[in-house]
Amino acid sequence: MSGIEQIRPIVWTIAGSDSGGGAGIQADLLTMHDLGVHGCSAITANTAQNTLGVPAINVVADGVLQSQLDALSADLKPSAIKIGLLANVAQVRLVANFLRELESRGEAVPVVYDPVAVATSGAQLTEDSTGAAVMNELLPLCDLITPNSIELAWLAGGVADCAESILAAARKIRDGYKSALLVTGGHGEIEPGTTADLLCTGSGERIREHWLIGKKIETRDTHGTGCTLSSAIAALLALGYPLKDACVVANAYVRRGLRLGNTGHIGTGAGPVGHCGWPTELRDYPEVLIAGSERARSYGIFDISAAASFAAEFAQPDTTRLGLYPVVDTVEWIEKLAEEGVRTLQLRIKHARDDLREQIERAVAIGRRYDLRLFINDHWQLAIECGAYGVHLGQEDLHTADLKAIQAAGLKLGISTHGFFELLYAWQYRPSYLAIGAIYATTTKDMSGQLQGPQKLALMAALLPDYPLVAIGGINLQRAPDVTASGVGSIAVVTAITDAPDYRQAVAQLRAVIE
Ligand SMILES: Cc1ncc(COP(=O)(O)OP(=O)(O)O)c(N)n1
Ligand SMILES: Cc1nc(C(=O)O)sc1CCOP(=O)(O)O
Ligand SMILES: [Mg+2]
Repeated sequence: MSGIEQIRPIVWTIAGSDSGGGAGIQADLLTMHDLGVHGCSAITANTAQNTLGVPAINVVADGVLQSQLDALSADLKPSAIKIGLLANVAQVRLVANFLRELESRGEAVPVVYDPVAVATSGAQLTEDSTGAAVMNELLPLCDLITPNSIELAWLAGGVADCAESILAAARKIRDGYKSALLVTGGHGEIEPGTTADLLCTGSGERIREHWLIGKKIETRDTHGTGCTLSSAIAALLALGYPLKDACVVANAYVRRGLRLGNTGHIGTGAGPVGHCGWPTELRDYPEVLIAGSERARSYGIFDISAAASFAAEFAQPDTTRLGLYPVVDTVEWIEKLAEEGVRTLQLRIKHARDDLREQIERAVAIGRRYDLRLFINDHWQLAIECGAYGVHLGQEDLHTADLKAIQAAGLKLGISTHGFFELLYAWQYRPSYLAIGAIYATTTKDMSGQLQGPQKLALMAALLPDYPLVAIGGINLQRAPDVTASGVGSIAVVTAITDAPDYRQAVAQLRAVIE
């Protein structure tokens, strides 16, 4: 399975050329091609470079840079822009002006800026004075910046050499600018044998900080990792991936390139990172650190109240293929569907009445009678008290529910996810199943902005081939074959059953496709 789409969106890279073919424009175009977008380039400097170092940075004249941007904008409208090396203040201003013009014409697109100040080889690539211009003129126009810890310190001032100082420097930048940050950690180890990138979104009270952790990959061939990461993110944004999803998939793309690149024969120094196609294996994806986990202590985000209710490794269901999984809002539906032979069911009561406990008790009793895998949505305390088979929780619920209590009571736990980031986040809890949605538009609930489609579903399902996975959202009999082809062992539906003219027939037909 590849991540390549049918139509190739256009992505620009405004960056330096690396004569050695390992970083800069060359790495960007390889990455963009690999991920299924068409890359265009505007060159800021012709660096004389090989795997050993950077003997010269031949900055192009302002007019040369401007003419490339003008030619592109006349014909090749971008869906996203990646900015890399800007060699001096004039270039920063020129690019900032250009982005402002795009904005004023209503043509703004996501902008990812990799502040290339220092090459992996240690070479200084940009004039010192550009830092202030970047902060004042460019950052306000960027959606994401991807500094390494050295570049972070260069932008924020001070040092950024441990978890706490990286967090502090990132917060300083976040407080002043709308741009999100992905601080890459390939240069240092907070925990021995690991690398950790810090992803910061939101600001002030609503700042969200996530460490993305991976096992360190022992290789000398790391040249171009920063360029590859930022251009992969731009490519994924152009393909419609939300920012956090783009960041974790791009992280995996780079890690796959480091693992499989095998470029040691290229040059005598640090060879280029590989460009090895869509990351299909979970081992290349980062672990998303949970603030309630013990490990979070080393990374400066440990939250004692989250730790009080955090738990991982929930009881597994008797099968990884949960089959047809109707989600219904009354006990009567539970009974009718159990009579039709459905084994996995969810009671999802959104408008609780005074008799909520009684309803859950009745549903649990029916569950016992028919040997159902009956999940209770949201109401985890009552589910525990009534001895339900399991609980289904959304991502937000993970911060409020007492997961320790759910686990101690032996209940199964299903967790909702919407995209790659949430899938990796929920995976840290090792729940009984992971639900992926919304696959298609649905009238049951507002899922706009969170639609996955069957192709992305298949890419996510491929990461966890032997795990209980459930697809949900807008699935009906016509769509069910495309959904099952993704490899998930279960399909959850509401209206395909509750609004069907003949629910018995709907159950039989859906089961025939799914089970
Ligand atoms: C199987 C399954 N998947 C996803 C959901 C959605 O759960 P959640 O995100 O908690 O949203 P609400 O259902 O509470 O609106 C689900 N219920 N079941
Ligand atoms: C309850 C729910 N959760 C979703 C998610 O993506 O988390 S989609 C959804 C609605 C599913 O209803 P229908 O089968 O009628 O489309
Ligand atoms: Mg819920």
